[in-house]
Amino acid sequence: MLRWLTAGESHGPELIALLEGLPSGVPVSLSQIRADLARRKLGYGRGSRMKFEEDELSISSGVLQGFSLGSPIALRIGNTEWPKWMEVMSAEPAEPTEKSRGRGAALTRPRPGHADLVGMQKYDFAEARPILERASARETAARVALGAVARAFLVELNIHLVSHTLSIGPVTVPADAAMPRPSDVTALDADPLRCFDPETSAAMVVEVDSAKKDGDTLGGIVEVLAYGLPPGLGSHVHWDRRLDSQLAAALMGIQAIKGVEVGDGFETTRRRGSVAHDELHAGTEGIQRSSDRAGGTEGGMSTGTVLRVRAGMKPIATVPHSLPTVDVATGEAATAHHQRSDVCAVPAAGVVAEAMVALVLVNSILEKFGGDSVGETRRNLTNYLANIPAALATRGDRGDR
Ligand SMILES: Cc1cc2nc3c(=O)[nH]c(=O)nc-3n(C[C@H](O)[C@H](O)[C@H](O)COP(=O)(O)O)c2cc1C
Ligand SMILES: C=C(O[C@@H]1CC(C(=O)O)=C[C@@H](OP(=O)(O)O)[C@H]1O)C(=O)O
Repeated sequence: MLRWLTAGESHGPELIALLEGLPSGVPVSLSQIRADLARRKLGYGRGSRMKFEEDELSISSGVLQGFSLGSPIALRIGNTEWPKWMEVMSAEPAEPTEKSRGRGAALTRPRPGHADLVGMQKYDFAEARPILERASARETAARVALGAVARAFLVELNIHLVSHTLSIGPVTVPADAAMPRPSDVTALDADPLRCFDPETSAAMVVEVDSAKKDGDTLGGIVEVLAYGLPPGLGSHVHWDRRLDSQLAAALMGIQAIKGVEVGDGFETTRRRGSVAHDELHAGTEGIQRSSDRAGGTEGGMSTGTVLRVRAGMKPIATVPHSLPTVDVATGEAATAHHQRSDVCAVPAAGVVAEAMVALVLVNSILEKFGGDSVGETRRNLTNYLANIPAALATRGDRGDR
């Protein structure tokens, strides 16, 4: 079983991420995690903080000479903005200084759509700072760091993930557009919206510019693809063992994600049964599916075809053209607090979604194949595949061209 936890506040000294249960022998490097942290900052429409804040990554435990030990992996991501926040975010009671007084002013005008108001009710705070600090998606940097380690394990098993943007607000990739493959990741990361369709990407840039000009924000949809999965991850036998339910929970657990689809998802509900499923045909290399509408799971188990999951993100709640709210200090009508914000963080959410999918898949693989070293897991996986009777064997898609 793989377990993971993150800690840290948005303007605190650092984020901490812990990963327990990863086998030994997985190549783990600072540069590979840093590369994923940099990908998370990408995306047209991100706010100014992405430009000046650095992710100061270090590995505190669980990795020796570039390989995992099998012991807990502890990662630290320092916030370079910390010196500006030292007094406001001090763990010890600290007197406000002239400099920190403005920055630490009570936030009593909760933002509709953010965690501010209900968090204050629940945790008994008179202002929003103690809530927004942890509700902030700054925390997703820690998840992406963990996801980078999880992905390194998947690569050792020849499993490759790809994430991309399907829509920004109303601008959507056409239904018949090509699906990106692992070799397309570099091109995707170079696109301003991490969109695989150049024409749609250009229209998305226009949409972001328009929202920004109007003092508004945008959401959208991202998709994560996993190539090279074996059939049989997850299980039909109990709701919480289903791979699709675990993926849905992991994606819903990302800040601002409001919907998840597996495969064609809601579109499938509008089809008749005769054209909704993936027919099985006898092929030269085993049973083949005629299509991949299901998105790589049937009965809560991976089918061995490409896994395809989508996550829908609501528009950023900190709307520059501030929304009406109530000042909880006075009870008077007010506009929500706003200093700066992303106009659109959908491309970044795609990278976070990829990390969450990686963590779920590693957990499912370890549940099915076990292994204290990556070599042992690989042997168990190979043995399982070799022992599927020829009459039941299917052909997967490893994403090779
Ligand atoms: C990568 C990423 C960046 C985000 N950036 C912002 C932001 O700049 N401002 C903001 O108000 N919300 C931002 N959010 C969304 C908030 O974190 C989210 O709206 C808040 O937690 C409430 O959403 P919830 O109801 O889904 O929890 C971002 C989310 C993600 C995933
Ligand atoms: C810091 C990150 O995202 C932040 C997520 C976020 C929110 O409310 O979720 C609000 C913004 O922070 P601030 O209010 O300080 O400008 C984003 O910049 C990050 O992704 O690294």
